[in-house]
This record gives sequence, C-alpha cells and structure tokens, in this order.
Amino acid sequence: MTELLTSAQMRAIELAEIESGAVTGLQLMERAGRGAVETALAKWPELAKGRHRALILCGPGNNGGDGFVIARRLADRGWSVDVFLYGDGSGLPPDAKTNHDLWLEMGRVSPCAPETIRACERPDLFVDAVFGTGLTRPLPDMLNEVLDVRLMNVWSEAQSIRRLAVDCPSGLNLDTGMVPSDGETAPRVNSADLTVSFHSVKAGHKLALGPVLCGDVRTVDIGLTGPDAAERAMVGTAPDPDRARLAAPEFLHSDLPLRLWPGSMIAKLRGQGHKYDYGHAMVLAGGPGRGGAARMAARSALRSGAGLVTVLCPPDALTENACHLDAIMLRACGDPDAFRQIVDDRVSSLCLGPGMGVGEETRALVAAALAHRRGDRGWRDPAVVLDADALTSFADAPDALFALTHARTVLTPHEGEFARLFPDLAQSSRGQRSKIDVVRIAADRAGCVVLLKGEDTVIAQPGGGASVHSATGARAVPWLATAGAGDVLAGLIAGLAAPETAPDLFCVTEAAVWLHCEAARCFGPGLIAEDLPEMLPKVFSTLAR
Ligand SMILES: NC(=O)C1=CN([C@@H]2O[C@H](COP(=O)(O)OP(=O)(O)OC[C@H]3O[C@@H](n4cnc5c(N)ncnc54)[C@H](OP(=O)(O)O)[C@@H]3O)[C@@H](O)[C@H]2O)[C@@H](O)CC1
Ligand SMILES: [K+]
Repeated sequence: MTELLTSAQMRAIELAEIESGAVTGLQLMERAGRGAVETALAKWPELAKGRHRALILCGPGNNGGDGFVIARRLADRGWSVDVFLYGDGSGLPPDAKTNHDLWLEMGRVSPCAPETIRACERPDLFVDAVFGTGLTRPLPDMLNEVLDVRLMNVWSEAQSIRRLAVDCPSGLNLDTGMVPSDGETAPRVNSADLTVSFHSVKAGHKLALGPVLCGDVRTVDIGLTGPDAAERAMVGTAPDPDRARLAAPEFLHSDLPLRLWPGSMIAKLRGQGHKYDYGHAMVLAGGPGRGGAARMAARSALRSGAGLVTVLCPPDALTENACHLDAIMLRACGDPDAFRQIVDDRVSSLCLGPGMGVGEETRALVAAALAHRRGDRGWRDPAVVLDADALTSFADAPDALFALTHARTVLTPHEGEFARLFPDLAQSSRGQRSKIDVVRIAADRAGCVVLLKGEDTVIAQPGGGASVHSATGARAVPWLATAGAGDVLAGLIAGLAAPETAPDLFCVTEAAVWLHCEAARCFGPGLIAEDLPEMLPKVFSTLAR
C-alpha cells in the first residue's frame, strides 16, 4: 500500500534529508531529471533509439530545475532541444539556477511565449517542467495557452507528440487533484501521456481530475529514505493519521501478493470454524416492491464471508422476499421493538439503508441498530453499515445521526448523500480542501468510518486515518455506475465485517472497495448490480497468489 503524500509532506521529507547531510538538493534534482528521462525512454522505446527533438518548458522553481537537467541529459544523447523559461533566470532558486547555467553551456534558453513556441520545429517529446508541488495559484493566461494540448496542432501528426509532465501537468494542484481557476476563465486542458513523480505518489495524482490529466503515473526513486518499510507496515494495520494511503496491493517498487492484501482481510480465506465463527449479518429491507436492494446487499454479505445472513423486512413484504431468498434467512421486523426481539448477541453486523424508504420508520430502526450491543457472546459490538435511505432519512437533522453513530459504524454515501449530511463539505463548498480533507472532517464529526464513493473513493476514520481507492486508468470500470452497485458494496462491507476474526472496520472497508471494483472488472461491460456478488468467487480464487 503506497503512501499518498501532500506537497508539504514531500517538501518536509526532502528538507529533512538535505539537512541531515545525506544528500544535496542538487543531487536530488539530478536524480529526478535523470529518472524522468529514463522513465520516458522506457515507456517509449522508439525515442530511446536515434536522435530526436524535445521542447522543454521550464518554470521559475525547482520543477524548472528538473527541466534543465532533462534538457542536458537529452542533449547528451544527441537530441535537439528547445528550452523555454517562464520567468527570469536570475530569480531561480539555487539548484535550479545551477542547472540553468549548466544548460547554457550547451544550448539556449528562450523566454516562454506562445508565438516563439509555435515557431519551433515539431518536437517528438514535449516536456512540461513549469510547476510541480509549488503551485500556489491559477496559471496565468499565457501559460494556459502554451500548455494547452491543442497548441500541438500547429505541428504535423500532433497526436504522436509525446507529452511528459514532471511531477504533474502544470496547473494541477497535487494536494487536491483540482485545477485552480481565477473564476473568470475556465481552466484549459493541460494533460500528459506520462507523469513522472518523485519518491512517492501525491494525493493529487489519484484524486478528482488528477488521474485524467496525468496519464500514466510512474514514480522514480530519488534515494530519499525509502518509503518501502513504511508501506509494508501499512498492510492490514490502522492507517497513519497524517498520511493517506492507497487502497491497492501496490508498493512503489513492486506489487504485493494478493494473498497478503486484500487476501488477509478476508476471514474465510484463512480461518477454520463453523458458521457462527464467521458471524451473522442482518440486512434490513423496505416494504413490498422495494426489497431488491436489500436482497442484493444480503447476497453480497453472504458471498463475502458472513456465516449466516438474514433479511429483516416489514411483515407485508415477507411473501415477496420469501419468493426470492433461499440460503438467506428471512424474518418479519417492522419496528424497533421487533428488531430488539430478533437481534440476538450472535448478530455481528447490520446493514441498513438500501430500499428502506426515507422517513421516521427508518430513523427509528437506524437508532435501534446503533444502540444494539452484543452481550457476553461477542467480544466487540456489531458493525453497522449505513447507506442510501438510512443516510437520507437524517438529511434534516444530521447531528441526530452523529449522536448515535459509534466507532463500529460505516457511512457509505455517494456525493449527493454526503452533501445532505455534510452540506458545508459538499463538492461545491470544498474550496481549497481536498476530498481527503473533507472526508476526514466528516469522519471526525460523525465519530465513525466514512466512505465517500466515486472513481476516487475516499475512506476516513476519526483521528485522520484516510485511504483512497482509485478506479481509474487500468482499473476504470465505467460500467460500475449502475443502479444497485452501492447496495452491493454496503452488503460486502457487512459481510467482510461479520466474522469474529475480521480485521478492524477501516481495513475491512478498504478491502471491500477494492473487491467491489475487482468484481466489476472481472465481469466487464454489461454488468448489472446482480452480477457483482456472483463474481466474488472468481475474484476470491485469484487471492491465493
Ligand atoms: N526540493 C527538492 O529537493 C526537489 C524538488 N524537485 C522538484 O521541485 C519541484 C518543487 O519545486 P518548488 O517548490 O520550487 O515548486 P515549483 O512547482 O517548481 O514552483 C514554484 C515557483 O512557482 C511559482 N508559482 C507557483 N504557482 C504559480 C502560478 N500559478 N503562476 C506563476 N508562478 C507560480 C512560485 O512563486 P511564488 O508562489 O513563490 O510567488 C515559485 O516561484 C517538484 O515538483 C519537483 O519537480 C525535484 O527536483 C526533487 C528534488
Ligand atoms: K510540471
């Protein structure tokens, strides 16, 4: 599991290493520039042979310094290199200035201007080294113009010009994955085919627009104190409160065997025992004609490892549910009193929301579920997963919900449901705050795990621990945007959390999101929500590796 650093964390790591005397800034910059060139040539082997032409845009900070190193390294390979600088060479920070001056011994630096750039010969490689982690404000119009991918159209075969971004496509905020704009003009499109990042992935590579704008993101080891040990320590453990992590079986320099993650998060893949050892999950359903969502959640809970699963539904929906359920048990439960009679100490997870309906009845059942405690038979309280109508039922009084939620609760809103519970943290009110920032605030406020869905799903728990699952690039599953997919995810969390030996709820939730996406990938286009639980056995069969 890879750390997702913020710009400030990255700067602090660099600074500590430089101040310790272990390395100089100049050495780091050389490694960064060299790593960017090696990564680009490895990705595009046709550029590794022969002499080509590069156009390099350098900025006024150390990102620009990396650009000058790249210029020198490519010229050493016999390339023709045009270098442009935004800003004044004399104002560059020391290491960038040193590399600027070294480049001047080999070639020219021209001021960055659209007309002079357009007048250049067609490059094979376009390098964006204008801004990296130091972006502080929206790009000026002139830079927007030269970085716009459409500028490539002045040259023939524009689509075959490779675009390399150093640390990020300039203009992208590496903390939020957003492109700040001055509010007057819409930000232009600056995207790359390859983004080479240093030491570690940054949050902005995985959030919001980051994955779309960065293209293929590769990370180069520049010799800072290795993140590898820290990454290994993350597997299956509580998250670091300060550093977000990626919910994926990836280390920076290698992949993790799936049996370690997420395999070790799935109780039934390792243990022995009878069905009660794997827990009893209960899913509450809505009235007649509305039971499908809860049944899908229940099926997902049973497939993912709960020993027993029961659907609880209002008495008038019994016949409908009985017609659809076999391995899943069924009980009538229309109100909190019935709930308290049915739910015994063996019930280890509860899932509420899908298809329940919005209103007082649902609020009362949610309150009963959150008040349920296990007696002597359970060493910890049941996990309570709240989704869909269980969340929307509290739209008028979110604080009433947060007074009930506890550490064994997971809220699984999509952006709309999230905005109802946390209006001040909604997408339109986020400002400079990243999705990680706002989900952390939400988790603190609710006192429980919060999972905010999306292509960049963010999970946070009180105290700051946060994780991102990215369903982008090779893991993109647009067909997962289908009715009922969220209900299946809620059931998946309830199923994985049910066993007595299940890991803590945050870790279970991370694994559930990965499995959910993997099931969708396994099925492919054409997927409907019912298919997701049926794909789980196939996904589990890959986790022995
Ligand atoms: N430190 C190291 O050891 C290593 C760092 N490395 C590299 O350094 C990069 C970080 O360098 P960095 O901190 O200098 O930031 P960078 O992104 O170059 O920009 C800062 C400059 O831009 C300016 N500026 C910002 N926004 C602007 C805007 N919209 N419009 C106009 N100007 C704007 C800002 O001005 P200011 O806000 O101060 O007025 C400041 O002058 C990092 O991404 C990696 O590539 C690697 O070599 C590995 C070793
Ligand atoms: K850049």
